[in-house]
Amino acid sequence: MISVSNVSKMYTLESGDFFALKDTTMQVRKGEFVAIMGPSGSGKSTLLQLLGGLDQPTTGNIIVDGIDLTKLNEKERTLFRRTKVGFVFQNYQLLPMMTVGENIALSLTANNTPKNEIKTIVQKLLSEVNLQGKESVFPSQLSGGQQQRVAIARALAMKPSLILADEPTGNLDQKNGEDILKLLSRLNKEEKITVVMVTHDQQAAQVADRIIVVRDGMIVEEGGYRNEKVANRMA
Ligand SMILES: Nc1ncnc2c1ncn2[C@@H]1O[C@H](COP(=O)(O)OP(=O)(O)OP(=O)(O)O)[C@@H](O)[C@H]1O
Repeated sequence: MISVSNVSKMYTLESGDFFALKDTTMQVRKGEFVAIMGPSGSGKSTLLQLLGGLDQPTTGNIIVDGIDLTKLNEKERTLFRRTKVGFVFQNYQLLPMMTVGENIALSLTANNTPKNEIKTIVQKLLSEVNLQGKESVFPSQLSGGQQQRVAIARALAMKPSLILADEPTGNLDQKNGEDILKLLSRLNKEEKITVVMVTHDQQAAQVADRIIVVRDGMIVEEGGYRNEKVANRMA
């Protein structure tokens, strides 16, 4: 599903060149749920952004669902992001001036899906995330947990084969965080969507099949949660 080969990401700073990722190689199998952990600033979000085509690596190759992201032009990358990947962020990133229904429909509208079809899809997605009847309210009228469920519904609109989630439970209390993890887990198990999730939370990482630990721009450990060595290095 995902193949990252010798990927580096360099930023040019006043103080000199800085490598946020250094010669990173990793694979994610189709249908897998992978958690990416590691200290603040280690390169986790950078890696996720590269996987989703939000940014480009300085060197190396990234293949997602058979598509070499490093070979795409700007327009093709936009299409890739819209159709292949569902993004979920810590701060939900819903558009405040749009209703819940309009937020969920964003990529469908951009893809010229007929209006009546959009309506049906939005209803189905709202019921999938247990927010029936909330179509016409604005994000600010919802709780954080509900907003994150809207964000997940939006991520699912184009039936992506991959969900990339960056600290999806980071702004939520225990109960709401657990609900989001259950939802992601169900989408992974039942709808076979591959999930890659950055998290600081050891409990959140337990829903994953495998944990990748990043430190100083390098992958230092890979393994299942029950791999004690990995579990001890996740903080
Ligand atoms: N656009 C940028 N320009 C310069 N440096 C950047 C840029 N984006 C990220 N960095 C640097 O790259 C490093 C990795 O950042 P990244 O956001 O990937 O870390 P992270 O592991 O996700 O951290 P956190 O857990 O705090 O979100 C950091 O040192 C950061 O300051």
